[in-house]
Amino acid sequence: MTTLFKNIKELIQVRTEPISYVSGKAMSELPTIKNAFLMVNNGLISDFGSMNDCPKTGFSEVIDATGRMILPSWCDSHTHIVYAGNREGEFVDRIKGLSYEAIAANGGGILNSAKKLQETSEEVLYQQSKERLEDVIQLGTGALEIKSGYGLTVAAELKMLRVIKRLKENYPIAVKTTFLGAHALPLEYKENKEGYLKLLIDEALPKIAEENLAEYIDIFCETGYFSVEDTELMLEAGKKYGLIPKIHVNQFTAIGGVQAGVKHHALSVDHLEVMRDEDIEALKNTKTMPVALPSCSYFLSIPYAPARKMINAGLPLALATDYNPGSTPSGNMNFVISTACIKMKMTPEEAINAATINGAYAMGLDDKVGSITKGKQANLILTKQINSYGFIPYSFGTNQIEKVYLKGKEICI
Ligand SMILES: N=CN[C@@H](CCC(=O)O)C(=O)O
Ligand SMILES: [Zn+2]
Repeated sequence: MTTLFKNIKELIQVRTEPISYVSGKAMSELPTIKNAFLMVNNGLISDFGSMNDCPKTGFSEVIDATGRMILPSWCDSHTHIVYAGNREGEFVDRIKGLSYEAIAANGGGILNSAKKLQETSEEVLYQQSKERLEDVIQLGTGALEIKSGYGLTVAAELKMLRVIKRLKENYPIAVKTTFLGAHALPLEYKENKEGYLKLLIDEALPKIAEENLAEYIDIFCETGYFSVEDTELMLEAGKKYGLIPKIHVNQFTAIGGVQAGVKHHALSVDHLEVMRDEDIEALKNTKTMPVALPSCSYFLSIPYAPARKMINAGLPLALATDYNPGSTPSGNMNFVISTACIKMKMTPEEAINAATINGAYAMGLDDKVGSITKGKQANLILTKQINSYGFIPYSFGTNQIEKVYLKGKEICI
């Protein structure tokens, strides 16, 4: 099956030569072709160019995109979309003045979600999670990473990971899986952190490897959660089973997590709301992608990651949602790029690069998605009639997507 998209007002994020990611000044370059065609063969991008060179034959279906733009689907490299129930009660508590930290210290927060998840069957968890996945696909996400970390027992962590595996098998979207057993300390281990980490290392990791349930390992490296030492221990343990680090660091405090990530060749370090100069320095000339999560800053009213400082220092930056029940109950990448422009002073070009090719790199999918490149999956956003791509972040809160395609097929859920 070969599909020709013709008369595309502007084809965005065109990379004739494959690239892994863009950094620094290059983030402000977003290559496009105006009045373009795009050919998709068996789910993969097979050709593209100016309408002047548009093939006249060799396709079985034609889609006329007059007045509309096409860009690669969003690549959301940091989500927790598998969770049970919600934390609307805590949302209201925060409106009334309690802090996110105080709620967590009183047994709410991650522990609240873990209790709910432990009491929820695998089937119900799957049904709740699949609705969220379908929602984000309609919002233009074409690849995403999903973490465990709301189980906090071996059985419940495995339940989460099996749900992720089922989502991966049942939907045409690219999914990468991360084991985040060290997300918070369960109550039973309140005085025995070593015991909990030992449980994760000796019991959870071997089972995860046996069932091939994860590609990445994560830990919440933060004051009051897990230390740099704990982080190094978990990353070393994960490495023995072939799990690559992608870690939560510098959300509330900077304690050296970025350096630990770099030392252990983390694919990404995520959050980064609090960045010291030495943390920015540590990321220079490494293969570790910094990932900012602006919707989390928005929802919790905490600082935004200093995007300008990082990009001006020559670093790359990816943007992701952090979709989770506590700090970011939204998986809308369109809102993420708007917020990155409005609050973090990223230009539309930088934000689109951060949400496509750099996001793809941050989950090890840069050879498959994230740009209009021959051989990549045809995961595409067809916009409504808009005058420029900058209109997408500008018109925040308004859906500018007309259709989404995964592996070349229109997705109607
Ligand atoms: N910060 C750690 N973990 C999640 C939120 C956890 C929660 O509140 O449920 C995050 O990335 O923001
Ligand atoms: Zn997170």
